[in-house]
Amino acid sequence: MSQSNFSETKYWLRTAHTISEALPYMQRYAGKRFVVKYGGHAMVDPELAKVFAQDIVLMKQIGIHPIVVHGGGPQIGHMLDRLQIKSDFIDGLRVTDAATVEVVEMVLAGTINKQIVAAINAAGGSAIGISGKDAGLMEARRLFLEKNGKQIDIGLVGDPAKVDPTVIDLLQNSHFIPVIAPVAFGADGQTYNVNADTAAGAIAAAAKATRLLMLTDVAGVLDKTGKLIEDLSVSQVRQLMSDGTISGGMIPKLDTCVDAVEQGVEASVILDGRIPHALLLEIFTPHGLGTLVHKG
Ligand SMILES: Nc1ncnc2c1ncn2[C@@H]1O[C@H](COP(=O)(O)OP(=O)(O)O)[C@@H](O)[C@H]1O
Ligand SMILES: CC(=O)N[C@@H](CCC(=O)OP(=O)(O)O)C(=O)O
Repeated sequence: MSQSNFSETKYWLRTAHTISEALPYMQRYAGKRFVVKYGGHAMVDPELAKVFAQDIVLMKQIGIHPIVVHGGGPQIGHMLDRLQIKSDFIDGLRVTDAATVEVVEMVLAGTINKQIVAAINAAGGSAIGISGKDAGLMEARRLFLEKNGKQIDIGLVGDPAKVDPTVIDLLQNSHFIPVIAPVAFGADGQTYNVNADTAAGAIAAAAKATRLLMLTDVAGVLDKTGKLIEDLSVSQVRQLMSDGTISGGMIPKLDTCVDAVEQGVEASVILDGRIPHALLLEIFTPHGLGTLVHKG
């Protein structure tokens, strides 16, 4: 065998070994539902977006049922700027008036949702884009923030009150991949803007998902020295919140992870969406990636 043939064979043997290492995970997760919160870099970088779509199609191909719930905060921000509509955030939530919610729905359920659907379909999958309004998937109630004993009104921001997963069951039984925009309806007839992490958590719980995977722009939850924490129980999350290790945008993210595991999701994972194939590495390799939150 020539030297180049020998190195080529070694390369393919390594690849075969990697594929065979994935077998126990494929067996464990076949038939299970995984909710994937898609956002951050993974969504705005075209190459990462393509790889993400391929990973989703691969999951479906081997028998996992992915349910994609996407964000789009920065894209909403750009459109609001173009339309010269001012936008503020309180505690990570966008203050949403009637004009803003129109733009939120247009960008999330229109542009972004269809881009993701197109990417998954281009990778050989069959994705269907819906929002929380479709088939009564997500009913929201108006969310009021509490600050210093006072209620703060942030407009048409919704908290999921009821999730009816019937449409998810139907799509799954027809081999479609649901791609969900976090816009919901209210019993009062209003359209509500729901934070995408919160929507993903509520959908994961109602759809009895095995995993909630949240793609973000950091390696995972970091300790006070900046080192990645690979594993957290609910009580450890509470401890890190009270000692200030976890702050800012990581608070609602971890609240969502904790709520999901307390409502029956086996584990939630915060994953680095900047890494190509972050989903495959997390699901199918022994070392995993990011921070796994479990009940403890
Ligand atoms: N302990 C921590 N570990 C990692 N990130 C943290 C931590 N505490 C606060 N953060 C902040 O949380 C941010 C992630 O939340 P966010 O920006 O809302 O994510 P996304 O836009 O993906 O929803 C990080 O960029 C970081 O600034
Ligand atoms: C109420 C609220 O803040 N809604 C978010 C919905 C989109 C979102 O959550 O997108 P990311 O995951 O990219 O942040 C917003 O208007 O930006």
